[in-house]
Amino acid sequence: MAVETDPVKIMKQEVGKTAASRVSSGAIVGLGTGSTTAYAIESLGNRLQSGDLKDIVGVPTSFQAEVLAKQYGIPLTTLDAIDRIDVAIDGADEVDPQKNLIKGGGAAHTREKVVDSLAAEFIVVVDSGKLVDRLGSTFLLPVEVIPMAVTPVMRAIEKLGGKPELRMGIKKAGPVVTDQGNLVIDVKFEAIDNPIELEKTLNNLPGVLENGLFVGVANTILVGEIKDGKPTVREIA
Ligand SMILES: O=C[C@H](O)[C@H](O)[C@H](O)COP(=O)(O)O
Repeated sequence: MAVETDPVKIMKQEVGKTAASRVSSGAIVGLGTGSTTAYAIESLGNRLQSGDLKDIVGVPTSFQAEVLAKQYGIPLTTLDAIDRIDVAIDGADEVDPQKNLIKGGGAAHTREKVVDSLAAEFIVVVDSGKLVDRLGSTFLLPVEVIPMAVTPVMRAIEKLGGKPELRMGIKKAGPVVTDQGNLVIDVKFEAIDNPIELEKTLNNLPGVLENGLFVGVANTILVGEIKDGKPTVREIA
């Protein structure tokens, strides 16, 4: 594992390693997406290689997770071939005190919600900067939409009081395209007072595939922190 010097990366690395240390041999593991989960996938690979862990199989939540799993020697499977997921490890963009989440900063929230919701235990890995009192206070809410429905969905979101913007690519001309070939609308809501209702309302708009609110899905939040200059991991169970 590379030696990190950036404090945020150190927190992500510690929390990723801690989550990976909780996986047992024989487990079917949901492999999340993003920079924090990438450390967990790397650590799972290291444990497999050292013989500390045996016979795990991963269910990737994105093309990124699939590529990383292959790079670190984690065998993969699909939801068609299994009847359970023992544990999923995934990041988040915001976590509120009720363990509700905003996800989708990497446009992977649709597959993530499928995999994370199926897991017997869903472990969220975040650095302390992701903890918020109220969802939507620091991060726009991602909504995956099929391309032909972008304009009506944006109008409908405005009627709900949101300010939508189409997510554009970086180092790619035009919009971000998801692993499913869809587009992402990022929405600023002044306040998300009732995440469970908003999650349902958005998903009821014709053309919306999934939004990034994860309500009541997370079991355990592992928070990477720096205390007295040292990285530590705090658990919110
Ligand atoms: O679509 C991406 C995912 O929901 C990520 O898990 C989330 O954006 C957190 O990513 P990171 O660990 O890179 O902050």
